[in-house]
Amino acid sequence: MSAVTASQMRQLEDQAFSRGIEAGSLMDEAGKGLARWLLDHFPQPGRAIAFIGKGKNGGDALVVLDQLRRAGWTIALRASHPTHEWTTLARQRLRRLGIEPDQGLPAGPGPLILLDGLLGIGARGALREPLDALAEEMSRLRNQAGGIVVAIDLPSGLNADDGSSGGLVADITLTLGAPKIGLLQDVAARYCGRLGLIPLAGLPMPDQPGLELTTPALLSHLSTPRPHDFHKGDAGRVRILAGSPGMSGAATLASHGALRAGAGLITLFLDPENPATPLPEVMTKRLSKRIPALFEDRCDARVIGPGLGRLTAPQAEALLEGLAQDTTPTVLDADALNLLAGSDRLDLLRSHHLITPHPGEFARLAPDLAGLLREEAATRFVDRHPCTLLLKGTRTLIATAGRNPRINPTGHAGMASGGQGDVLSGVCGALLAGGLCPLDAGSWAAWLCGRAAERAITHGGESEESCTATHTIDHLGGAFRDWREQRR
Ligand SMILES: NC(=O)C1=CN([C@@H]2O[C@H](COP(=O)(O)OP(=O)(O)OC[C@H]3O[C@@H](n4cnc5c(N)ncnc54)[C@H](O)[C@@H]3O)[C@@H](O)[C@H]2O)[C@@H](O)CC1
Ligand SMILES: [K+]
Repeated sequence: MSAVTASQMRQLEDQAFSRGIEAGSLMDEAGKGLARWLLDHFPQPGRAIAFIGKGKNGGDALVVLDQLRRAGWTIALRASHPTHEWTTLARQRLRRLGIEPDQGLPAGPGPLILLDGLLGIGARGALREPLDALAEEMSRLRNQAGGIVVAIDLPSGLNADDGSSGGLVADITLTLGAPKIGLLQDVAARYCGRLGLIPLAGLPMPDQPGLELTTPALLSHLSTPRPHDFHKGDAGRVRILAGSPGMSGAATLASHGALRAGAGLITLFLDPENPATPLPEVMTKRLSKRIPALFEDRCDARVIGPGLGRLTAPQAEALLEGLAQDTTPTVLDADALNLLAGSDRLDLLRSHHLITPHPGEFARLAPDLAGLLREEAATRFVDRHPCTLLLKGTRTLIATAGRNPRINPTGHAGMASGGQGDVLSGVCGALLAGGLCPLDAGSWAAWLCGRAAERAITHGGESEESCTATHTIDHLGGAFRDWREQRR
């Protein structure tokens, strides 16, 4: 499923209504799905204030409040308009809830959620009175009282089609039925925060070309239970060339990422001077001057590049030669990409390569594309080079020629720290070794690492500031479980 405009969404809703689906039952389905997402995301009950306008977006928020209260949360309500101006559906949900709008701040422990139900796809233009006063209150509580703004469908004031906004900044945006195109635009990232998709069974979406969101509901085929007689050969053998004396941790993090993402056997090739101390489960080989050793034995996937530093000229030549001959699925990261760019050998890129540049490395690979919007840059790159590109950034993009590009919704600003990319490369390697194609391996690895980093905060007591790449590794298990249980 790919993203839709506001008017496409309206058409899909109208089609559902003409099939006999009722708007009220869609609203209840939406509200329950939103609440389930929040209860999964925030394991401890807390406080929730809904800020509602007079449309159906506000009605959704009232259903969420009802569900959260049943789960032990303390709730409160702010409304922009007197109830006689609301839609009938919202008035009915208020009667069910049995509370009145007030000004108080709900007391008690746990997270403070600020539910943005001011405007959804019915928005026209920038936020106007009296809604903008409530948006300001949300921003104040976010900045001064640690409130977490959760936008329903889209952040109020954001244009659903082009992503422009002068409105509210949300920490989480939970979009209903299908992602709205505006939410996926580069310019919208800082207004939307973490994206989540709440599927609506009453509103099935057609497949169409365009940007897709990676979610467990859309890509459930990526994870199937292991057969009981599974053995380590089935799990896949990964060979990693990473790290250097000044960046020994990159080798450790990449190999631990691969290990904790399910690889059966991992061999880490290390520079003899590298003091890295990988886990005992990881086999190590000293590389000496002989890069070809990396390519000698058969394996199911290779990871080349994290923290590799500058190779000697003979080593660089041997590595390029090995890449030219090899057909094993391979993750190329960091200094392996710098080597390709510096030696002008992008012609070596093939369909079994998953390349994982950050924006700086991408600019070295394709200086002429670096200034473009991310989706366009990624799409043009894979049209030129027959590989899969995982372009890191606030919203990691995964693209390969002939397929819809995918955007990753998980993760947070606390992942902007050294080592997270090394872990990602190892996770990609393990998933490639497990038999996934580069597009699926890259999409799932980005989702899992982002989700693990989120769990480090919501389940592990970390903050955006304290979260490290090691925390990401520690929480990979919970991220796999979340995917299998189709949460988020
Ligand atoms: N249509 C459906 O069947 C479903 C709709 N759902 C929800 O309903 C939302 C759409 O509901 P509505 O169509 O009622 O529209 P909204 O709830 O987005 O709001 C429309 C109201 O806001 C006012 N308004 C518009 N632009 C404004 C601005 N810039 N400043 C101040 N006020 C403004 C309008 O006068 C109108 O009264 C979706 O985003 C979604 O949250 C969900 O319940 C799922 C099902
Ligand atoms: K909203």
